[in-house]
Amino acid sequence: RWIKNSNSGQIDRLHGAQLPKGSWSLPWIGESFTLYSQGPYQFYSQHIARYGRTFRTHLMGNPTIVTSTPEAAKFVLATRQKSFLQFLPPSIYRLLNVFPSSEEAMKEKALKNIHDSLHSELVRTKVVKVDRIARWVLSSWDKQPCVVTYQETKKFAFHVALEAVTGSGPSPETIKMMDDFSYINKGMGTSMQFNIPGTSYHMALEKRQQVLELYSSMVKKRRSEKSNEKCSLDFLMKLEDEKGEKLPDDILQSQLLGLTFGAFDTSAAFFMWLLKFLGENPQILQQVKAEQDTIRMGKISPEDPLSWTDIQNMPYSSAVIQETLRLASIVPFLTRKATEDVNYEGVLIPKGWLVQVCLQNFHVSPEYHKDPLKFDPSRFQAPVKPAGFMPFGNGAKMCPGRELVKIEALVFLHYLVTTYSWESIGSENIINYWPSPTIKGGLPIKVSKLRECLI
Ligand code: HEM
Repeated sequence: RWIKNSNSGQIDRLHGAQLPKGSWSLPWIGESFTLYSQGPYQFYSQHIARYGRTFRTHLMGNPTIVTSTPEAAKFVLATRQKSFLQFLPPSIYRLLNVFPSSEEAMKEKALKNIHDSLHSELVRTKVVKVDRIARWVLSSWDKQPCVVTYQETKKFAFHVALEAVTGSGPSPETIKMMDDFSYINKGMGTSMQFNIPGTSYHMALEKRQQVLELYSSMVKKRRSEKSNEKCSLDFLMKLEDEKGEKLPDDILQSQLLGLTFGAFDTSAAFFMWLLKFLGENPQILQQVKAEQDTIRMGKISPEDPLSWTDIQNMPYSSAVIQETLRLASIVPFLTRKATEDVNYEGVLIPKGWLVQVCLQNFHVSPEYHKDPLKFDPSRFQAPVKPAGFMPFGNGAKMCPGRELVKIEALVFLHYLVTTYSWESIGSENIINYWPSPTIKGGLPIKVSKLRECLI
């Protein structure tokens, strides 16, 4: 196949690059439904076994190259990131409505401000707030005959996200907002994304409107108050275009929605897996508890909150968190669209095609991790960090919330293991993959209280 080499401007065979092996399946639909119904791990593993680590298929109405090595991931997400644009299916784009396509320059600026607002220096100042939210959520657990873990981790993740994004603390309105958000997540996770009354997708679009109204009142409130603590909204409100115009309110609100969405379901799923893996590995749980008990016993008063210094003194718990991120692979794959023909080590990625980078498949591959399905935090204690570990992506779009989410996980873990012991009740082994991988039934547990003092 002769194609134009966009770099040299000459006609050549893009250095002999060729399309990889693969299958197209049905026209237009391609293999989207198979991916959806099987879940990414099974779908990609089967294809990799058949065609190798790079193959072609047809997903979301687009011809697609799928690749699943850390080297290819770095190439697509970082080294050649300018040749690949982030891709969201139109139905998801409509729900998040991240930015009108006419406002490309403003979009870049807004994204930069969002990254700045979650910078590690700033995020470290939020430990006390995260601490308060963790205690608030966990304090009701012993009063519940059955704690549905995923429901509770959603409450925690949502309220930390909202605090970081808008500076708003928990209230009856934020609980309602969280419920509305759950419908948006559900609409995002359905395979039938058509705006037909009665469908989850239609409901999600309706709830989106209600959520935007709540953001509108949060924006008004934030404008009227003078706070020394900075949240993402403050950074977005500062933004001006070249004519000195501020971001219009409707765009501002949808930015807040997109940001909260990115933070909410991913983190809630992650904390649920943390509990699952610890529950299944009592010896590892004991080591975490010993580390966290030492920190609690070092406090002058048993009610004292955690500090940034405490967070830095949790090396074993941090390794547990890394291992959870590896094994759970909360974001199993990332999708991009090629803006030009690209040759990646002899594989042709034609302009306009999608590229899907499967992070999960190298996270759990024996080629990159010894005994990959074993939950073993010690691999993150070794001086040489494991290769093939990118839970937050790579390159310029690497998750800006990664520092915050690690702090959240450590604070949550601290109060969990120092306050309760727990046993799983009737946990299922079926995984719901969309929008984030979680256990069907939400991992119900029964807790026993070890000590007072959550609030
Ligand atoms: C366990 C929890 C989380 C995981 C696994 C996760 C994972 C990711 C990944 C893989 C990306 C890269 C997307 C891409 O390259 O296309 C990303 C982007 C992003 N994440 Fe997270 N994330 C988590 C939590 C959070 C939190 C707590 C926040 C905010 C408070 C956040 C905000 C964002 C934003 C704004 C982006 C887009 C960055 C950009 O486009 O430049 N995430 N996340």
